[in-house]
Amino acid sequence: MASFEKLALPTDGQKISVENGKLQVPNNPIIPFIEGDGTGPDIWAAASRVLDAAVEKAYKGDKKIAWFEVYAGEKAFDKFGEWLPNDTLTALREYIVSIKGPLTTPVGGGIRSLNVALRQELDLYVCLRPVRYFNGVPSPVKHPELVDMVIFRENSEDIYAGIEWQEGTPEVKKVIQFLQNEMNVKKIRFPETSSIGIKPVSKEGTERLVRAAIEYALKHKRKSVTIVHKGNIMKFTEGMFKNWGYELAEREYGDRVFTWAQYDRIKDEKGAEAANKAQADAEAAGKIIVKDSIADAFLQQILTRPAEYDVIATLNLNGDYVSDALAAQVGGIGIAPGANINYVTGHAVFEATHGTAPKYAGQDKVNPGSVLLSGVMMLEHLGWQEAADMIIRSMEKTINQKVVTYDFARLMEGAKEVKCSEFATALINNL
Ligand SMILES: NC(=O)C1=CN([C@@H]2O[C@H](COP(=O)(O)OP(=O)(O)OC[C@H]3O[C@@H](n4cnc5c(N)ncnc54)[C@H](OP(=O)(O)O)[C@@H]3O)[C@@H](O)[C@H]2O)C=CC1
Ligand SMILES: O=C(O)CCC(=O)C(=O)O
Ligand SMILES: [Mg+2]
Repeated sequence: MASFEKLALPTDGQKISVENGKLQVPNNPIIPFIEGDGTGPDIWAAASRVLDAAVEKAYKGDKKIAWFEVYAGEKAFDKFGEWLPNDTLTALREYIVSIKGPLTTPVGGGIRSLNVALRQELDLYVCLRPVRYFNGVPSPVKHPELVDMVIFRENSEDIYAGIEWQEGTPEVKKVIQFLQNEMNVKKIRFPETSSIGIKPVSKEGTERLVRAAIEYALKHKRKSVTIVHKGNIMKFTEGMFKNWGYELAEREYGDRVFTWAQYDRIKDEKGAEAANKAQADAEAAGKIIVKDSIADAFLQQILTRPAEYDVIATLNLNGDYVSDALAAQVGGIGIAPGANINYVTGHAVFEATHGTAPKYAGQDKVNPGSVLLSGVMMLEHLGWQEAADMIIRSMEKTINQKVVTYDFARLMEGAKEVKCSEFATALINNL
């Protein structure tokens, strides 16, 4: 059992463990939380009240979360002079399942992302972001109800690895000289004033992400997995992500899937009609169709033909863009949940899709829906489905009563705009 120098462990909870690959959840699990920066304290205070009330109501006191505050970001720096204390990482490792608010990352200099650091430290290789529509939520598109996608964003590689050198430094000069002299690179347009970034994408990293997406699709009886990439331009990183994804699908999932790589082979051998028939037969047999889409085309097709997409497997940067874009289609990132997961170790850090929304910090104003729905994903992960369902139903009911925070109120006719904390109270009353 780890000991913590600076953290106060709750006195009444028990540890979640993993046995034979399965999560063992006591009735009063200790769950670490990071409140977050900016609007983090507002949304966390609201969301945790709703989570506690739903658990209490669903299990009549038999189950209860023992919250364990751990620190990262500005609160950690103010308290301990460190942005991401070791105690925090130890707690997240030891207690397996945790939840966090958003943390600030400065642009262009200063500390690197603590959010990304947490994912890397715990090797949380999947960023899982389901995007669905809640009836009554205002949306900028005509048919938001056609959006029902689950994004599997690769969370450990790509340019998020943070391997980059700044213009003008001796390091970047060395890298550029190496590229020019040893690798015969002639295409750096302005070598004297370039910064350089490196984008690692591996076979292992791709395979574990695509495997998780296909497993999810099979378990939840989804129709397709779309590999989203920019492989026409980045041939050996994003292009290989696509190729490795198809190979993994065919090798490990055999006749439970039908891939567009198979489609192309049948087409080359027997023509388009035979390939179309093979795909139609696979669909009729309930096989998962594994297909791919180039990222720019994908971003327009999620607007024009969202019903054609289901589970999405993509790289880190594409996944970041796609998750905010899709969230906007169903009403904004105020209600877009997420989780960072390692399916092998069982570690999971639940986390809203949005950031710290600093201009609203401390105003008790923003929508707590995103971190709350991340908490709902956490309850489902714990197997506490009844409490999770209760919150979803309450969310639907409250939105239908048009009791909403500013982000929805500004787009809704006849809405009653409430504060972040008041929205939580309305949700609790509707449980
Ligand atoms: N995982 C994490 O912790 C993340 C952290 N960040 C960090 O957050 C900081 C701010 O990033 P920024 O680019 O401004 O993006 P944000 O997601 O913080 O905010 C952008 C806009 O999204 C809307 N929004 C965000 N949260 C909510 C909410 N809870 N309810 C309603 N609307 C919301 C607001 O829109 P409007 O102005 O229209 O009201 C807001 O101005 C940066 O330091 C960034 O690095 C960013 C993303 C993820
Ligand atoms: O870490 C950050 O500051 C931003 C991360 C982000 O945008 C995301 O994970 O969606
Ligand atoms: Mg983002």
